Amino acid sequence: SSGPDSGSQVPITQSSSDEYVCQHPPYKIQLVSSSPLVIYIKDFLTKAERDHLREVSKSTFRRSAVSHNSGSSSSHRTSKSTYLKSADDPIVQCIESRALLFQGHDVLPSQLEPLQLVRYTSQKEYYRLHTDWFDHNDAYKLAINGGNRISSFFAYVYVRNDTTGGGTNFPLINPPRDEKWCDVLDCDEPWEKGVTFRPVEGNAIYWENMYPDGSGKGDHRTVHAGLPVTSGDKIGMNIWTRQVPIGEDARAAYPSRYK
Ligand SMILES: O=C(O)CCC(=O)C(=O)O
Ligand SMILES: [Fe+2]
Repeated sequence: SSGPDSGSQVPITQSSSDEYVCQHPPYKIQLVSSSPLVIYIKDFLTKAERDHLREVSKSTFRRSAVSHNSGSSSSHRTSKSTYLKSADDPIVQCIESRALLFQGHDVLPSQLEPLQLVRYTSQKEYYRLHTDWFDHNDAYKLAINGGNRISSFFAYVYVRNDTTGGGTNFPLINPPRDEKWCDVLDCDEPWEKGVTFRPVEGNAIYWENMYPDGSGKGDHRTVHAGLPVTSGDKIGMNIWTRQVPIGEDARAAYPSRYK
């Protein structure tokens, strides 16, 4: 039997204070559009997580590839990007699990692509109008890679405080009209331009890329652009979920920091 001063018990008060525990912040969600489904998420990434993502990614950014032209850069997307390695990184794993939990019970960890950070530091850096889902002409990507991208999160990881521009524009989504939205939307944009989210650190946009009818067709109304950063520095993060698990070969083909 062991009393209070026996050495055989592990005192619970002695766990080391620098041990990391994954805790999801109490983020808040607001519906932007029900069709297509677009949800705004406030405080999706904590300050500590954002600092960590910047720390592990610095000096790993490379000129971004575009999906329909994989491996090469183009004037369509002039930003720089990098993939995050999750294997030995409990903070990256914590963010991945948050993205999975957000989507309910039917999404497997193997459906997530490695998290991608994208960086814009000058007005020559932008990502023109595109959809995150692949066109069916892009049979190669669909076949090797776990199918299409059913959903997207775009989270703002870092927005230097002198940043102007750099919003995320969805021209085919009707903006909500209540001016309470003006803290996160650019309410100066004309209504015909759709919704422009201002880059606000820690917040995220979530949307579904496919029509919900099970046809597996990409929804064109999800077209969007990363607007030029007219001054400052912006780092965002893409979290993309595929239709089915990504095969090991396809996963191994993700560039740079994933390996
Ligand atoms: O930079 C943005 O605001 C959006 C970026 C984007 O849409 C993407 O990387 O797919
Ligand atoms: Fe995108």
